[in-house]
Amino acid sequence: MNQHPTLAFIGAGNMARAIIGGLISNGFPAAKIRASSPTIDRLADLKSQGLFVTTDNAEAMSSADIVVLAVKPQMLKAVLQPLAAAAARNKPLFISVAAGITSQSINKWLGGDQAIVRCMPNTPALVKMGANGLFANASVSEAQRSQAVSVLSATGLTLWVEQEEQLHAVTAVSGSAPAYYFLFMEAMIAAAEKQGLSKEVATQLTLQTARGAAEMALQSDVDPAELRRRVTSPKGTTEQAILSFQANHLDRLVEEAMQACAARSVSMAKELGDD
Ligand SMILES: NC(=O)C1=CN([C@@H]2O[C@H](COP(=O)(O)OP(=O)(O)OC[C@H]3O[C@@H](n4cnc5c(N)ncnc54)[C@H](OP(=O)(O)O)[C@@H]3O)[C@@H](O)[C@H]2O)C=CC1
Ligand SMILES: O=C(O)[C@@H]1CCC=N1
Repeated sequence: MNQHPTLAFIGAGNMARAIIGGLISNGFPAAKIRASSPTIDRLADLKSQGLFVTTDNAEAMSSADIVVLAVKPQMLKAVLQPLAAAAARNKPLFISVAAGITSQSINKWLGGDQAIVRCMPNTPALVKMGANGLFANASVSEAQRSQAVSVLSATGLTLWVEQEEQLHAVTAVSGSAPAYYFLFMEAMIAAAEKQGLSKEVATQLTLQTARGAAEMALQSDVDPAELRRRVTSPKGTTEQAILSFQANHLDRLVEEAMQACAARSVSMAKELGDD
């Protein structure tokens, strides 16, 4: 990025902080980032990193090039409606990371005719290992699409989807998915402790193995199934673990979990949206 746009984060919680952290560690100037949320004390650490912070959402977004909407989906309508006049004046690019809520609802709450990119990010953005799925509404220009990619790719992989509905699946496979891996790590650490390892050794080996498997799969020219077969010696140890997972229908468990996740994204859009 040669010329950095001015970014305003409306909402400065877990997801906003992960994106902000990724951007700053990638060289994005803190002075070009603003953040707003209702409690000034909770913004002190961002201020000490050089961000402009405020409790006034309209002040945060005034003359910003990009406004990142990072409040809970339940809050979005109440947060956006008072910003409609400023949106009509400034015409920034809005990037919403809110799960479920459609660009149509967001556009309506902002008074209409707004350029909106919906992004489903995930918290590994903090360590520049995020995975972002993006969808742009019809008002987003080519230059704004490039601007969105340029900002978000500083936090990790950034891919467009053709249809907005596909963001439900993106939420299931990447937005929510760090939690699945953390849950799996928790279970592995607990099981290794039961087998006699200390918590520290169990944790270090679990995390390094997760990192190694992901890095190897990323660098490999064969798919994860083949990499699994290469670990699994006939009549060896791995085979017993894999047979146990299969007997307990791991694939069905994963499919059901991801369906439940995507279904919640659909139902949140209906409950909280204005389509
Ligand atoms: N967490 C994740 O892994 C992911 C989250 N998302 C999406 O990101 C969004 C934020 O989630 P997350 O960061 O987890 O939630 P958090 O609760 O951590 O953050 C929400 C932020 O919004 C602030 N806020 C509350 N009310 C207002 C208001 N009226 N005006 C401005 N800011 C306000 C909160 O301030 P305060 O704390 O002071 O109340 C807080 O800083 C959600 O829409 C979620 O769907 C998307 C992908 C992944
Ligand atoms: O759990 C949630 O609703 C948010 C959206 C994706 C990840 N966290």
